[in-house]
Amino acid sequence: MKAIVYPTSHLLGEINALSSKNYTTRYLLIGALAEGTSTIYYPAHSEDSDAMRRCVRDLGAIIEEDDEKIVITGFGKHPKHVSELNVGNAGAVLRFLMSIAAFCPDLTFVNTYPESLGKRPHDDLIDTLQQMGVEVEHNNGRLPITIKGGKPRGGKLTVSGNVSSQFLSSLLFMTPLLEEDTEIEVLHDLKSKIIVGQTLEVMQQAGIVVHASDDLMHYRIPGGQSYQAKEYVIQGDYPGSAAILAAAAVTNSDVRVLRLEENSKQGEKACVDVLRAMGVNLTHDNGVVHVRGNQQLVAGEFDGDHFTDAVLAMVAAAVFAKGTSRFYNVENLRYKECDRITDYLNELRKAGADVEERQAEIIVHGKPEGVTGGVEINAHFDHRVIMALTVVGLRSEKGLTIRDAHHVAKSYPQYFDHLRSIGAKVELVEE
Ligand SMILES: O=C(O)C1=C[C@@H](OP(=O)(O)O)[C@@H](O)[C@H](O)C1
Ligand SMILES: C=C(OP(=O)(O)O)C(=O)O
Repeated sequence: MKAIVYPTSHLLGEINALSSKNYTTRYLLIGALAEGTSTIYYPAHSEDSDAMRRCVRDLGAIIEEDDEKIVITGFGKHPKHVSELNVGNAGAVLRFLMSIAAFCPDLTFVNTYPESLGKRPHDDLIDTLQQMGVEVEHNNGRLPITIKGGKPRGGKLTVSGNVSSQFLSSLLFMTPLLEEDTEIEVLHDLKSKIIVGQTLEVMQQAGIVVHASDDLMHYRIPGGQSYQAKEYVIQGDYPGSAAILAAAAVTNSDVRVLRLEENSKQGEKACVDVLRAMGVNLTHDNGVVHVRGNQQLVAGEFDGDHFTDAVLAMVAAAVFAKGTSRFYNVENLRYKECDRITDYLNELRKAGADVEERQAEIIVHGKPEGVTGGVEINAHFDHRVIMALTVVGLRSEKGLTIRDAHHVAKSYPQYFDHLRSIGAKVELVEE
């Protein structure tokens, strides 16, 4: 499917934020790791959350669902011994389940997205699983990956946090189920550190004890624990909503996004502060972000690691800001669905933006007058590239055509419908 985005000067209306992808994958996982029956209200419905649902079902969880909830009966520490799992293009789902696969004798994660997830590295987690006595066959740290587990050992472990926090989260979810205690030391740096807070939050809700150091670099996890079955409610999703808020910020708008909790642990809630720092007229009260955009943005400097999944949307807003913006500490964007620095900036340049890259930085020389557009954009299999380029297209002179825009469904299948409901001119055409 391609999305033809036409210049749109005004946006007006109200959107109910989609449900959080990262909480949905977490609650499905801990529901599966519990022995009783848990209920998850308002789960996300997207390719990634569907991937987690499909995989935990394959591993033996029993799932029933209706329009508002998923009821899941878990398999505890005894997943079914399946030989193959397909996680689609979902990085977090793959990484979280690689540790759970250590309880299975011979499980292969297949490679269905060779151009996207198939290129992403998992060496750091493979290394730790090997420290636990688990045999792992892999393609140079990439898919397909076969895990020959059985009886993984705890004890003293190290994991690198340089590339992704998902490796650490994966080990945190699994190690309480081991017989012995585990100590984890995070080596190097810990990227996307904030999201580890979401991992610890949901584990605590399920009654799991983890002793974490204040800097989140050291952990002691008592063994022999069980996840309790509970009821969970999924909050609105900041990473997806960041693109809607960016669209409102670069147009003349009066847009309200509901269900965005002020006290959320999602790092991407910082997008509200980023837009405010860029001079956008907005308020955030009672879970509602209200943007009154007037196309007057100013540049700023931001540590993008605090809001990793919202960086692309914030860069799209900065394309129209007065002055030069800098998003630093973002090297790990290179290891996501595509290289979100080189690939994304290439597409922005085609659209007419003036951007520069460093190894760990995105620099944007803003163009308050707008960009020319009138070109075709390659989505690079990346939902966040699609969402961000849509924002740029709305403020372009000639619009943009985004090829393979159906990949937006990885996290936000209703994105274009939501944008159109507030007045964005977007046409969807089967390719
Ligand atoms: O733990 C998670 O659910 C996620 C962690 C982040 O990845 P990194 O830790 O690789 O930055 C984020 O980008 C991803 O969308 C989801
Ligand atoms: C990077 C993302 O997801 P994942 O790593 O789970 O594929 C994302 O949602 O932007």
